[in-house]
Amino acid sequence: MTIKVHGSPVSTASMRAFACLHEKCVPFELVPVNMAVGEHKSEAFLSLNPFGQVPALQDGDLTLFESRAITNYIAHAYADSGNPLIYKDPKKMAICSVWMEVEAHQFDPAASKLSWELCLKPLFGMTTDDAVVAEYEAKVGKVLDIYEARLSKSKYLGGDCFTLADLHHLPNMKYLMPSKAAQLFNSRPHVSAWAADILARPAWLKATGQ
Ligand SMILES: N[C@@H](CCC(=O)N[C@@H](CS)C(=O)NCC(=O)O)C(=O)O
Repeated sequence: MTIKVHGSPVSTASMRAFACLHEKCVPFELVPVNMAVGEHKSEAFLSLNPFGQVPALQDGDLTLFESRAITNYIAHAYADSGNPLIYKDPKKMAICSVWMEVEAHQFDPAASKLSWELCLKPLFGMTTDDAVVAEYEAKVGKVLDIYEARLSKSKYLGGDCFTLADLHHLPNMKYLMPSKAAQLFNSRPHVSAWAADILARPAWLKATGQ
C-alpha cells in the first residue's frame, strides 16, 4: 500500500517529510491539505492529527504526525532503501541525535520566526517587523556560530554523513536563503559550504519541485 502524506508543498514541516521520502527512494502519494480554507482543522484531518497541523502520514495501519517523528519512522522502517540518514552504531547515532535535538530546540524556533517575518508575511501581504527581524537574526546567528565550530571538525552536523540532523534544517533554509538572512549563513565559511551542499541534494530539489 502506498504511503500517503497529508500536507502542503509550502509547509516547512511537510517538506521535511517529502525530503526524507525522496532521500529514501520511498514512493508516496501527496494528499494536498488546503490550509487556506482551513482543511487542516476539518474533522477528517483532525482524525489524523488532533493538533490540526500538517503533515500527517499514513503507512498501512500506521498514522503519524510530527514531521521529525515521521522522518525517524521512515529512516528506520525503510532502512534498506536509499540513503541511510541515521547511524547503526549507537554512539554515532547518539551524537547525531544531539544535533537533531539542537535543530528542533535551538535552530527551528528562531529560524521559523525569521522565515515568517522575512518571507511569509510579505507573501501574505503583511508588514515585516524590523525589530523582530533584528532580534531573531541575532538568535539564529548565535546558533550558527556553534554550527560553524561543529562543521569545522565534522563534514555534516550529525557526523561524517548526511543524516536527518542536516535534513531537518532544509525547509527553514529554503525560505531564509533567498532573503537577507542568507548573510547569516554565507558569512560563516563552514556553514556556507554545508548549506550549499545540502541545499543542492537531488532529493531536496525533487521534494521542492526544483
Ligand atoms: N512540530 C510540528 C509542526 C507542524 C506545523 O507547525 N505545521 C504548520 C505548517 S508548517 C501548520 O500546520 N500550521 C497550521 C496551524 O498550526 O494551525 C511538525 O514538525 O510537524
